[in-house]
Amino acid sequence: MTTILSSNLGYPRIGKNREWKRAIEAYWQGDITEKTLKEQTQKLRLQNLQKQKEQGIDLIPVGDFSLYDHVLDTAVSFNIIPKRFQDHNPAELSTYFAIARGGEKDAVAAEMTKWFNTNYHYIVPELNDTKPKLLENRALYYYQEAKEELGIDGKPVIIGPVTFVKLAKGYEETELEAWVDRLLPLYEQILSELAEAGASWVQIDEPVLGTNLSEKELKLVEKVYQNFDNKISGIQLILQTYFETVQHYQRIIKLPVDGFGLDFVHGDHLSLIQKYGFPADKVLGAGIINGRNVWRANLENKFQLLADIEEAANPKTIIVQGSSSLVHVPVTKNTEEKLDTVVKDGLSFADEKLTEIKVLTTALKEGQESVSDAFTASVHAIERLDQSDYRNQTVEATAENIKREVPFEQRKKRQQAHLNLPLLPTTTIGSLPQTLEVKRTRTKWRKGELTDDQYNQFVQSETRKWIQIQEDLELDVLVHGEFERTDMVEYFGEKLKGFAVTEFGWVQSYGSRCVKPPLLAGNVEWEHPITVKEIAYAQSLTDKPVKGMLTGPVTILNWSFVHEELPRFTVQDQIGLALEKEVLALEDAGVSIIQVDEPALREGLPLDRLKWPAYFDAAVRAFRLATSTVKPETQIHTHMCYSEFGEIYEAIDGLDADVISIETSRSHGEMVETFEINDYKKDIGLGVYDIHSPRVPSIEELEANINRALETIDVEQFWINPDCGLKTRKEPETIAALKKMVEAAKLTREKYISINQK
Ligand SMILES: CN1c2c(nc(N)[nH]c2=O)NC[C@@H]1CNc1ccc(C(=O)N[C@@H](CCC(=O)N[C@@H](CCC(=O)N[C@@H](CCC(=O)O)C(=O)O)C(=O)O)C(=O)O)cc1
Ligand SMILES: N[C@@H](CCS)C(=O)O
Ligand SMILES: [Zn+2]
Repeated sequence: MTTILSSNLGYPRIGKNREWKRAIEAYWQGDITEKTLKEQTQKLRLQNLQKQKEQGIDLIPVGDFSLYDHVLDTAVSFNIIPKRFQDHNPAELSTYFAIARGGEKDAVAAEMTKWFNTNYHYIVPELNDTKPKLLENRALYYYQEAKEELGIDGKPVIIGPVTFVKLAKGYEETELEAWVDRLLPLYEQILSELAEAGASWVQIDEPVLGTNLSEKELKLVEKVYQNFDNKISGIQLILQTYFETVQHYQRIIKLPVDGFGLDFVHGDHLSLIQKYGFPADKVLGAGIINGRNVWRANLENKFQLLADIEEAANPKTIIVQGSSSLVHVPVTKNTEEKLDTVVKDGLSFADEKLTEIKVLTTALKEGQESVSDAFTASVHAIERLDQSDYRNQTVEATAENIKREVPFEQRKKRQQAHLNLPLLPTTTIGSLPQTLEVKRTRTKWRKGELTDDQYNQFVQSETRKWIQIQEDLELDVLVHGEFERTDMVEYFGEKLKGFAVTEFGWVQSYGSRCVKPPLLAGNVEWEHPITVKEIAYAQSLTDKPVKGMLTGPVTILNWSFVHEELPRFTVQDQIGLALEKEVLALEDAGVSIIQVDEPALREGLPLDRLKWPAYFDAAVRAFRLATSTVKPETQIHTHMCYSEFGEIYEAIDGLDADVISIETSRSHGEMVETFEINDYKKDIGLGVYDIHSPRVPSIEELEANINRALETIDVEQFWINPDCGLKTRKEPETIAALKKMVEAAKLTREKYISINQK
């Protein structure tokens, strides 16, 4: 007889009112002490555990909590501290935060990048020059805390050694095994201490198993888990994967662990089980509730899927669980009071997902009839949404591939004749500091304490102030500052038909920063101009060009919660077509530079490379739908951040944007090579300083970054800009940094002009 259990793989850290963020930021500001920070965050952590206990979840995760990022936690607990912080005490919280956010003098923050194909960012461990040792057994600490404080026999969650080293940098590919070997004794110690403390289960996350591992890497995985099997006893080790189908299923299920957690939402594991079976003596973690999306599950379909899985696998234990950690979804929909009921009824955030898991577990144990009301309610909610206005069938669904009529070389000349920009033009990426005043004013307006007119006047006054600042700084291409936007995707979700937005649907994006992804419930339509008023106002204040600023279709799609019944590429085309209307409206209003941001293009790439061509085709098509029908004189910019550009080079070229600005500074010039190798011809701005850190860069540092890029990229092609938008920065540091950037640009410009004159 199969044992049936329920489990959760990870719970959101931030709290339903973002208490976590507020505590951490208050500590950074010096408003609360470390002791208070720890007390406040412990309270939240325990509340989260208690909630899961009350929901009746059998295997409650512990150690999924973090004060910034769980990859950084793992690195620091292994004494993997970047060289520039090695004179700091690794046990101190200030060291931990300095690695994440930048320290004093030259201690630049560690690189931050995407956690697989999600909008969660992790801090990249730097292995070089480190001597790993176990400074702290975090998993044990959190296990004991849950046991002592709440009587919860938690399931510690740790990042597996192969995933950890693969996500790190600072070593050659040939050293992967040596690094894993170096860490194995530390893992053994963590696991033995957990076993000794009485932990029954441990979840060891190896999401890299969903990527295309080489034969050598696979052998390494086999060696690692064989090693744990030889050395560790007394705990049940569940090897957990997510976000994609396990690539070498037949070999993976032979690993000597106690169970496998598989993603049945983003991976086709049922077919694999039906084809190759599942080991009878193992536990199967069936990830069937989507941990990456907020739409309510059709419980009848999920139950059928579970029944099919159980029948095909016939495991000794089946665990009903989410497809991944719930850190990617907001806490609860209960606090949403303004949502259309048909949408609200169709939603399921983290707490509601735990209920779905519990209902399905009960159904499996006691039969579907025991929970028939919950099943029927879920099916009806989905039907109601399907029949609603959101699914207006008259919206144009797909479109032909299109491209700009005039080739880049000619466009460049025509644009330059019109724009008359200097060599090495300077610009910024779009957003300017969202001060407390900006956020508070918006919140007041949302609460009805300010009229639309008062709010608009405030936004205009910020724009006015910053147009003047940009002119004083002598930047060449100005921006309006995005003061009217909470977020680059949420804002378009508020304005385009087909979307709904939440009041409290926050999700952690990086560190204490959160985003509120809009809900994409149906077909997307453009109803009226979205950005024209603000951009045209900014342009009316200056003779310099002001860039129109839009978020691209791929990014809007990737950073929204798209209903699973909608065909993603079709909706992406619809967004492209809607944005085309906005682009043309801007052009009509006299805007001659339009930036269409695509920071999520790289992140959205499927983990399985075989799926890349279809993804690229669709991404390029949607971007071109939005941008190809402008006049040749109109300059199209795009911007990307957090990307490994080598991998997406062809798509970048395919977008055919006249100018691309990309993030490069945290990766210290590694990205420049991509454009060198590929002999990229269009204009490009490689970010010359890191905007995620409050540090103001020195002129020398900026010049070094510019010169490094100019070794590779023609000076006629190069733009000078920061890495990304400046909304998270404070005003004085922003002005100081931009001043240095413009000075560095001028110095470089003079150098090139004098060389040319000789
Ligand atoms: C480029 N990036 C983006 C990603 N994803 C997106 N969807 N958007 C992006 O821009 N992914 C990759 C990167 C990640 N980058 C960031 C950068 C910055 C943030 C961020 O700053 N988030 C804010 C949330 C901002 C927001 O919407 N705030 C509300 C304010 C509501 C409020 O709390 N009001 C308070 C006063 C202000 C306060 O106390 O803070 C009140 O009235 O009491 C708004 O502006 O209306 C964050 O703070 O986390 C995220 C991702
Ligand atoms: N225009 C946006 C892009 C962020 S990726 C900004 O400046 O915030
Ligand atoms: Zn960016």
